[in-house]
Amino acid sequence: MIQVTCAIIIHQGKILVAQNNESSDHPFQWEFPGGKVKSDETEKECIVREIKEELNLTVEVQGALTPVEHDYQIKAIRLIPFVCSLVSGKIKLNDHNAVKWVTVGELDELDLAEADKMLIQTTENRDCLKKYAREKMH
Ligand SMILES: Nc1nc2c([nH]c(=O)n2[C@H]2C[C@H](O)[C@@H](COP(=O)(O)OP(=O)(O)OP(=O)(O)O)O2)c(=O)[nH]1
Repeated sequence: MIQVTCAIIIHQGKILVAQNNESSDHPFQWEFPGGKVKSDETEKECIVREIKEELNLTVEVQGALTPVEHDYQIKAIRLIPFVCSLVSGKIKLNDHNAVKWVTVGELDELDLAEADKMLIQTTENRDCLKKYAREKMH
């Protein structure tokens, strides 16, 4: 099972989603940016590193949601989500086609990668996300 972290970056009540490029595992689908955990780092170190590498943003971890496991047949992943706030940086697309800021409700209309869909569909994660977007990071 591949351990993959992802960042749910919330800023002014909206969430950043990123569109995969054509040569990725899930071309043109949307995802929460992140990547595979290396053996010499913690999950939190991983997500901060990945967001810097992929988007040139410095983020701070505010909390964690409940991970999901998904078997894509060619690989199985455990997707480990962290809720993050923005610290600094101007977005540079080093890996993705595009990014956009959406509300929690708008996530349902996106063509998200399967694991990400599962992630936002559990009541627990959804309620937690809404709370962050509304109260803590507006
Ligand atoms: N980053 C990320 N990957 C996801 C998400 N959902 C999902 O199914 N995945 C899958 C896509 C990839 O198969 C895998 C993550 O690999 P990756 O290619 O993003 O990781 P990485 O940057 O560390 O990869 P690498 O090129 O260094 O090998 O997990 C998601 O929300 N974020």
